Amino acid sequence: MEGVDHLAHERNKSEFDVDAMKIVWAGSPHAFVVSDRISKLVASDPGFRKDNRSTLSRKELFKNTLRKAAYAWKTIIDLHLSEEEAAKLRFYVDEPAFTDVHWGMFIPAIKGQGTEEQQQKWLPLAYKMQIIGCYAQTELGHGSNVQGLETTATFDPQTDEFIIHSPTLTSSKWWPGGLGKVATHAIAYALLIVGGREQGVHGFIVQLRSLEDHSPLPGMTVGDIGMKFGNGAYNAMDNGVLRFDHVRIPRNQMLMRCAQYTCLCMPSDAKLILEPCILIRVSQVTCEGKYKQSDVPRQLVYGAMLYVRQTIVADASCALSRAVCIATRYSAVRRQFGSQNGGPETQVIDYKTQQSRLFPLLASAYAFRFVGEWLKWLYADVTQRLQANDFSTLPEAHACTAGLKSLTTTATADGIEECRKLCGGHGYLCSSGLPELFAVYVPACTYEGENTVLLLQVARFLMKTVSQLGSSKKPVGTIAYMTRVEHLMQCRCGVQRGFAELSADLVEAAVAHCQLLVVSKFIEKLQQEIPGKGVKQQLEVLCNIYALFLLHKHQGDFLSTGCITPKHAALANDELRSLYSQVRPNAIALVDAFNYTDHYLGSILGCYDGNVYPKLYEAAWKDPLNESVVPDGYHQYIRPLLKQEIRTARL
Ligand SMILES: CCCCCCCCC/C=C/C(=O)SCCNC(=O)CCNC(=O)[C@H](O)C(C)(C)COP(=O)(O)OP(=O)(O)OC[C@H]1O[C@@H](n2cnc3c(N)ncnc32)[C@H](O)[C@@H]1OP(=O)(O)O
Ligand SMILES: Cc1cc2nc3c(=O)[nH]c(=O)nc-3n(C[C@H](O)[C@H](O)[C@H](O)COP(=O)(O)OP(=O)(O)OC[C@H]3O[C@@H](n4cnc5c(N)ncnc54)[C@H](O)[C@@H]3O)c2cc1C
Repeated sequence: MEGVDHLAHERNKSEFDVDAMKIVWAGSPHAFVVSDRISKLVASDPGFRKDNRSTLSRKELFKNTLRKAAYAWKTIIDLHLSEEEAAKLRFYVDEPAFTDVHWGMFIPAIKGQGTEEQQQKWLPLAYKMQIIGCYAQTELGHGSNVQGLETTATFDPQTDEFIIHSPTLTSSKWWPGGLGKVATHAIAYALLIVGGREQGVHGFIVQLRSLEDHSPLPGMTVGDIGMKFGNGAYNAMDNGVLRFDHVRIPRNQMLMRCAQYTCLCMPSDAKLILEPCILIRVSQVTCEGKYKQSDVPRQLVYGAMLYVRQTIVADASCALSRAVCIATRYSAVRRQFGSQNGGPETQVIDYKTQQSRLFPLLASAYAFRFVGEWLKWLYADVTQRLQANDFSTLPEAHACTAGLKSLTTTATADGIEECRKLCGGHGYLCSSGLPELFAVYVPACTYEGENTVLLLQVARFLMKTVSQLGSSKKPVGTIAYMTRVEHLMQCRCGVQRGFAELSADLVEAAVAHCQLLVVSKFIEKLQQEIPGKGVKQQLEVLCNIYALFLLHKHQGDFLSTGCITPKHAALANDELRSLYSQVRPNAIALVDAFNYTDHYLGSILGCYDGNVYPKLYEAAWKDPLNESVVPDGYHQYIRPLLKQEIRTARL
């Protein structure tokens, strides 16, 4: 019945203060208040409904996304929402759209790569959405290999311009979100050519479409790349294709934070002011087209990817927690087998197999939340150091963002699929919310750095650390533990053999390094003051589940390296079962702590009141296929079949 909480009996079992846990999950009392208010605002506004998405054609889905983006922007303006509130509103609207890339990549790239002048010129336009940006790096022929990008940006000293060109089919920009139909501007990454010499890949601000009538500017061939995986909402995103035909842009539209191109013969206003605080020595291009590499690590050009990767880790905890919330609530509602003397059947959440599949994912959602909080701090710290020309922690920041992005997105994509399976047949219904969540989420394993490619970066960082062990340079920070692998230096066999030959093993070592990071940051979180009755105890249980589940899953490695004995492995397994029993009475409260509205969850199986079956049944009749009792096509195809008239039917 409506209004009845079918999960009340579960909520009454809770042994901790759920409201206090909601604040832990949100990050602070302030963050909780903002999230709670904005999520309810979105949920209560029919303009943000999303339950009809699966019935829309791609063009309807896309146009509806434009409507929602415009409606969200109007809401932000009308309600005078802060930047924090606006970001929360876009999050709870939960619609993959060009705004993700505009706010999530285009603006951060200008903030991270643009000079003071360039920021002053472009950011106000972007913040007011008077321009809409995309991040055009990937090409048809290259995505992972950024240095292999073929788009060219040739400096013309006669006109003080760059000529942006797509010299080959494979140099076509391909995939950038928002590019296909919406973006007016792009940050296009291209191979800089000065005086006939290639100077590496740099970012350039390029206007794509008229701000008057939205038509592509001369020299631009631009469109959408077509339907993507599943019928999911990611098809609302216009990932695009773009070819440049000798497009000219002013020299001051090259993102210059990492380099300065000063034409000594040019008037002083042609001189692009460097971010003075960031430079040791600037790169210069004279009128004769001479370029000198700056002291600033060229990888600062990749800064936007560092930023987005750390946001993707936080996003993984959100996506996984959504799936776990759905699967946990449904596992408490669903009963199957086990009826004693005509009594109720057993809740599937009481089966040890269900617990052993579900509770490690619940623990992972919390683990990723906390490592994401730490990674946000690490990114802010490295950004501050860069301002002071301190590049010392940049390699570690790159390894951590790359590795944790890879680890958490792989675990989350696999976890969402596992949650679908944990819900049995009903998990395969769109109304469960899980198929779409999976379809929208899985590209996270590929975009912003293909996960294996990123793990290879971590492996390279680890091997470089090992190679320095014999030197005076002691490992610090997240690799301090590696002093304990000094023996690798003695045998040297592990270091000398080819990186490529051992890359599959090194990727596993990179995963292990990142898992250690997640566990250690969870433990550090528990060392903080955590208010609320029973809250810290619950988090300790989840931390132990996360760590012991990994030990159990990889016990072969631990046993073969002598890190643990078979007895340790058995004890870990026994302890896991005991920990699952401790979570069981608190499971519903632990997912209630995510504080997701039914609107945001978008799932009948995960609805707060657990009133699943009446809602499933009601939803079925809303499907367009049920608009007529006798389906379209009966008379043309089915009736001839049934009446054995098929030979004469006009098919
Ligand atoms: C939720 C919100 C969603 C927000 C919205 C998100 C929606 C999704 C939008 C998706 C957007 C995209 O996909 S945008 C496109 C994303 N594309 C990518 O991520 C491309 C991935 N590829 C790369 O990053 C690079 O090609 C990489 C694999 C690192 C190789 O680069 P290079 O060849 O230039 O460098 P290498 O030779 O490997 O390494 C040279 C040295 O540079 C260092 N290095 C490499 N990258 C570095 C970096 N980023 N920062 C610092 N240092 C770096 C290495 O550690 C080496 O150090 P030493 O060892 O000391 O020499
Ligand atoms: C939904 C979605 C949105 C996107 N949005 C954007 C965007 O807004 N802007 C943008 O610029 N790009 C975007 N991209 C593109 C994305 O960044 C690239 O697809 C991604 O970086 C992977 O590159 P790739 O496609 O070249 O993969 P590849 O590198 O071709 O990967 C193919 C296989 O090769 C393997 N491989 C590659 N190199 C190595 C190596 N050195 N050693 C071992 N194995 C290797 C990989 O592990 C993988 O298994 C988006 C992609 C998707 C799917």
